[in-house]
Amino acid sequence: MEEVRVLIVGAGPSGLATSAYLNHLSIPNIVLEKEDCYASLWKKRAYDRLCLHLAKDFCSLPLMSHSSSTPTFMSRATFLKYLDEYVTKFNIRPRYCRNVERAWLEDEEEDGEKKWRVEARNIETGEMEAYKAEFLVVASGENSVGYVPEVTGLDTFEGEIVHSSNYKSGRGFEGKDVLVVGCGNSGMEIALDLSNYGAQPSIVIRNPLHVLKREMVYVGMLLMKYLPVSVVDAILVGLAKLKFGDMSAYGICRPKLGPMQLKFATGKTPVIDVGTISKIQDGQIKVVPQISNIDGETIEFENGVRRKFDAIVFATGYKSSANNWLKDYELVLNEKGMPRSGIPKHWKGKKNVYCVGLSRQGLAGVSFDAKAVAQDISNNISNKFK
Ligand SMILES: Cc1cc2nc3c(=O)[nH]c(=O)nc-3n(C[C@H](O)[C@H](O)[C@H](O)COP(=O)(O)OP(=O)(O)OC[C@H]3O[C@@H](n4cnc5c(N)ncnc54)[C@H](O)[C@@H]3O)c2cc1C
Ligand SMILES: NC(=O)C1=CN([C@@H]2O[C@H](COP(=O)(O)OP(=O)(O)OC[C@H]3O[C@@H](n4cnc5c(N)ncnc54)[C@H](OP(=O)(O)O)[C@@H]3O)[C@@H](O)[C@H]2O)C=CC1
Ligand SMILES: O=C(O)C(=O)Cc1c[nH]c2ccccc12
Repeated sequence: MEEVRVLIVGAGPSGLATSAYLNHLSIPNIVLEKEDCYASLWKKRAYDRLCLHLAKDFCSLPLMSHSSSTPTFMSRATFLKYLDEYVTKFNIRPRYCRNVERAWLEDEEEDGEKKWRVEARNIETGEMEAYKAEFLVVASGENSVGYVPEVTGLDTFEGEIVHSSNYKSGRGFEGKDVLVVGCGNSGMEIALDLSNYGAQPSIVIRNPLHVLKREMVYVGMLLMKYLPVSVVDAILVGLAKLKFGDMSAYGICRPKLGPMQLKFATGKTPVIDVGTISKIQDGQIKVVPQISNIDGETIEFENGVRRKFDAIVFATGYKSSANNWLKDYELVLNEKGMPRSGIPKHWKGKKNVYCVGLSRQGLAGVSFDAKAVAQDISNNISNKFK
């Protein structure tokens, strides 16, 4: 059994940022990561052509901004280089290949204080390791496991089925009819990538969505410092109408709530167009309604149309998996493994458990949470000695 002040589960940007801030405050902490590297989502589970959609001002972790020579919109490789420098600068040493399988609040200690017990499987040795901590930080990610919806007849589908987290590029899909299910940022960019590689993609769009350009979002983020969000949204929708026009003929309608208000209220990110819309408008990418059922290689849609496909890419989003290992999850999370409390106090649970990076606000949200959590832990420790 190893004792530590703070135990952090996950070495993605959230775990790294929390550890960095705790190190800065000289608070001992251990980071446990199930993969053999940090930022595994960015290194192993993202498609090749991924670039950050937000400007660098909104993509830094606490205590270290991007250098002035970094371009406004970074590639994944540049972001990973930043993380390399971050880990070195703050001397963060995650323990890799440690899959946290169980964490719970231990019964009363002799001094009357409960502590967190954490059990992690060392994937290399197969042994279970035990830890005891005063504070527990959930940093296992809101994009932890790929979500695939239930579809009637999916088990009969004869072609390839892949979730967006396992999609790298359109190589191998040349000349194929591919159905992309889901029109978030992953689905829209994967449809474009497939088309660029010579596949014939179709994309399922079942609900209204906002489409913006990354420059519009950048301007919107800056304007939000000075203007109410409803005004910023009106400007963004105006710009989007100028740029893309009315897209209802292609099955794309705008939601009633503006893009920024929707993001804050529900976490639903506007689609940041990287070239998909013009391919939809010129027919290289087809929009289709929701699937009603699958029978062998034939997929039937809710408008009654039936078509054959060679492959399906599910870009249907992700789920948090924290509830699988965090037994006392209700102290901080709901049944879906997401924060119980709304923004801005979502990061603080009861009994010294916290969460970082589960507010669906991207890297800016990660940074906010990590700082808040580390400072709260620091206050908690110093109050004890008052
Ligand atoms: C394709 C894609 C692109 C994105 N692009 C952007 C972007 O450009 N800008 C932006 O702001 N946001 C983006 N996001 C959102 C992204 O989730 C966050 O930016 C960021 O990665 C969140 O960091 P995190 O540390 O909270 O989660 P993650 O990066 O998911 O890291 C969590 C870590 O915890 C580990 N872990 C999970 N369970 C356990 C366990 N039981 N035991 C031990 N370790 C565990 C995982 O292996 C993982 O390494 C993107 C998301 C996706 C899916
Ligand atoms: N470069 C970047 O910065 C990128 C950032 N990201 C971010 O990563 C996060 C995850 O994105 P993403 O992977 O796109 O996931 P999202 O959760 O954002 O999108 C999931 C999509 O799947 C659709 N969907 C879900 N269930 C079904 C179903 N049963 N049938 C049909 N459609 C369905 C949703 O539609 P509906 O709205 O109708 O539910 C939605 O369009 C987001 O925050 C995103 O912005 C992702 C890629 C690139
Ligand atoms: O890329 C994402 O999914 C993000 O969550 C980043 C993000 C945070 N706030 C936003 C507002 C508009 C567009 C993207 C984001």
